[in-house]
Amino acid sequence: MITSDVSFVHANHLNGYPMLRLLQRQSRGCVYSSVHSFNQQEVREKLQAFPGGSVDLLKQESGIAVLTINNPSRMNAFTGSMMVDLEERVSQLEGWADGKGLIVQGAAGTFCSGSDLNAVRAISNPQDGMKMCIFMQDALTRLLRLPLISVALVEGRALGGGAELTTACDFRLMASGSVIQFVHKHMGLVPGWGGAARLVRIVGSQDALKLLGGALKVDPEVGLADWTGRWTSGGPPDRVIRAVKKVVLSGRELPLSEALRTEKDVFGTVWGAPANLRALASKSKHK
Ligand SMILES: CCC(=O)SCCNC(=O)CCNC(=O)[C@H](O)C(C)(C)COP(=O)(O)OP(=O)(O)OC[C@H]1O[C@@H](n2cnc3c(N)ncnc32)[C@H](O)[C@@H]1OP(=O)(O)O
Repeated sequence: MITSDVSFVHANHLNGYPMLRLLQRQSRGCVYSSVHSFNQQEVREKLQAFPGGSVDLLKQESGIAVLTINNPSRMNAFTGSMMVDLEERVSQLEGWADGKGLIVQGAAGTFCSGSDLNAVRAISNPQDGMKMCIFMQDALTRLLRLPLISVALVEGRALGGGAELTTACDFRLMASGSVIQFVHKHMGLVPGWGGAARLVRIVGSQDALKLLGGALKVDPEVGLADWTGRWTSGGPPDRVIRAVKKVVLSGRELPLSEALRTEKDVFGTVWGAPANLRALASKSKHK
């Protein structure tokens, strides 16, 4: 049995609107580029000192890409080089004009057991920890802002940073027997990859407090994981899918007045466009 939740948009022809330009600026490039003393290239080099595993990207002709966290001998824990891989794969997806969906999964039947504890031990000083944290926040924020509907396909365990990774997707689909657990408390930590901020937005502050404060296993029946919609069925045009993501993103991240303007601008790009005209001509019923 699989339970889940999901959401998505974008279009090249959306350029020219101030709010859209803001969202586009937000969705590309380093989120923390203006933070004093954060040098992404320097952090990348430091992270590469902890090699092993990979993050693999398969872009399919269907417009659905599959991102695989691949380090089975450590339950798909994130080594330093995998963090760098992740950021590079996100960059590739940002530049993928034909995409509409993304599946994030782990290799070999489990999702991800968080940071590689060997690397964590080696960089346990606050300065390096902070740099790693900023690097991963940036990569995961950009993952969430991709103009694609993304789904974390959770089999096995999603622990610590692995649980945080699931919150950087629009939906979480949990296979029977799978576990999402923010085990940070047990490690004397709080989430640092943006997982707490995203969790609050997904399940609300009370449930987020329960999940983080109690390191509870996520109940697939409650909030974080819910049933996937029919977003892949019916072959919606890429442009429409990407437009849906755009209005959801602006609704979530912009003040209401700006979100309303963005919604109007995006609406203007799909109204009377080929998919809209085809639908009008087909006289379809929405039963
Ligand atoms: C951002 C903050 C964070 O993410 S902090 C990290 C949070 N994650 C953890 O603490 C996970 C720690 N690992 C575990 O609890 C267990 O290994 C889990 C994942 C439950 C699997 O248990 P079990 O099925 O018994 O397998 P096992 O323990 O023998 O593990 C297999 C091999 O994988 C390794 N492994 C697992 N997780 C990590 C990790 N996060 N970092 C580095 N290595 C990890 C284990 O050490 C084990 O390796 P080995 O076979 O002993 O060489």
